Amino acid sequence: MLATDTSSSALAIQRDDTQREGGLLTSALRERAADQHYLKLSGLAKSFGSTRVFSEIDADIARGEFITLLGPSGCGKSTLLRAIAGLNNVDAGQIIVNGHDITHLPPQRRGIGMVFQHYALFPNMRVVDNVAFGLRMKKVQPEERERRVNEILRLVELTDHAQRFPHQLSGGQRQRVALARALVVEPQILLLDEPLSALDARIRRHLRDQIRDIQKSLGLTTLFVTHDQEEALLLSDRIFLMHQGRILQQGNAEALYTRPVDATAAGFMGHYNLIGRELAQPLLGYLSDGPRVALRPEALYLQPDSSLYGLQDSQVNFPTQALPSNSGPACPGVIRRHQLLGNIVRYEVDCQGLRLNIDVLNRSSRQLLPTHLRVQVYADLDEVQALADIPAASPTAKQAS
Ligand SMILES: Nc1ncnc2c1ncn2[C@@H]1O[C@H](COP(=O)(O)OP(=O)(O)OP(=O)(O)O)[C@@H](O)[C@H]1O
Repeated sequence: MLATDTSSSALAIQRDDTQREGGLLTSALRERAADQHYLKLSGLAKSFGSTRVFSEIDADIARGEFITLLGPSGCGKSTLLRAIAGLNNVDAGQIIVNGHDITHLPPQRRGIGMVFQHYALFPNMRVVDNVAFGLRMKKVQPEERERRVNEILRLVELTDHAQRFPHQLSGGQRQRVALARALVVEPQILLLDEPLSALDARIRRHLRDQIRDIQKSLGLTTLFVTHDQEEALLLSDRIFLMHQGRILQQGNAEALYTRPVDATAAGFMGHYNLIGRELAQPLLGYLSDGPRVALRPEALYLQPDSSLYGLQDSQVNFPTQALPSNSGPACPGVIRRHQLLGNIVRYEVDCQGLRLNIDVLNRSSRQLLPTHLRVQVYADLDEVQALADIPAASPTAKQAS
């Protein structure tokens, strides 16, 4: 009896433990699932009068994710960001943060920090007071306020400038004050509307890296607006490519760059060569399945046409690229011009009626191929993508895995 009692109580304890573990497990799983849908946008739409700015915006953003809204000027990026912040209302749809519907809350009750393209600092306040402003509004006690302001100024590396006025700061420093001001109130979500566009290239790169480091260290869910592809590719966990008020494609940098969903996405990302089916034949050696094919500039190869100059001018020593193992037939062409893009030289080549962009590593200025040079062009057949001609504004966003 005793033995039975002992074993049954042991069983009871065991079952209790299992239930507790099961409970912990389900709550952990539930938390993880909630983290995956931390910010949920569903069916958002907005018009100004008869101008539709965006519609059918659906997205799930995980806690701590860095999302970039990328797209051409006027596609609705800023208005969407402002709608999430509560600075614009929406005509339809819902904005859910961590399970709470914030669609109709006023901006100050959304727990969202925002940094704009123009710093919007108070000109008559020192840095320290600009940063402390939000905490004052929230009636945070002076000691706590001082501690948090100092901590955040250290994070944006502005401790030494705390007593300066905005006009005594550079553009990059002012933007860091704006960032500190948004961060000090510990927002649930950070929105950045082209915060780097007023800065010169060097400061821009530095602040870009700093923003990403801070965002990662705080695990802060962030939406960043830009129309700069390179910035989007470098910074983001995922990119939402917007076009005419819709999300045309969502995915990570690699997916957006190498697997555009249609000709519009390919035209915006990666400087693709978009070639009609018939015109592609001389380059590929076959007629493609889709009405168009897309080839990235680095998937095309250039070789000077040695039969034309080799024997006549022994001084000429043009470099040749190693061809890919699966290359198409040689297609004769003529170099029209080139652009120097840092490590890359982008040649524009006229190739039997096709205008092609071809990227070649910029090893040395001595290796530049001159304008009017006749060349042979090859395509890496493994990199050819057949594109369906989808209407420019497709009705739903396509997920690229
Ligand atoms: N308050 C407003 N009233 C009327 N139309 C507006 C208003 N705000 C924006 N728009 C229009 O909405 C469209 C989208 O503007 P939005 O600023 O969101 O685009 P964007 O993608 O951020 O562009 P950019 O990169 O140039 O800042 C534009 O056609 C713009 O003219």
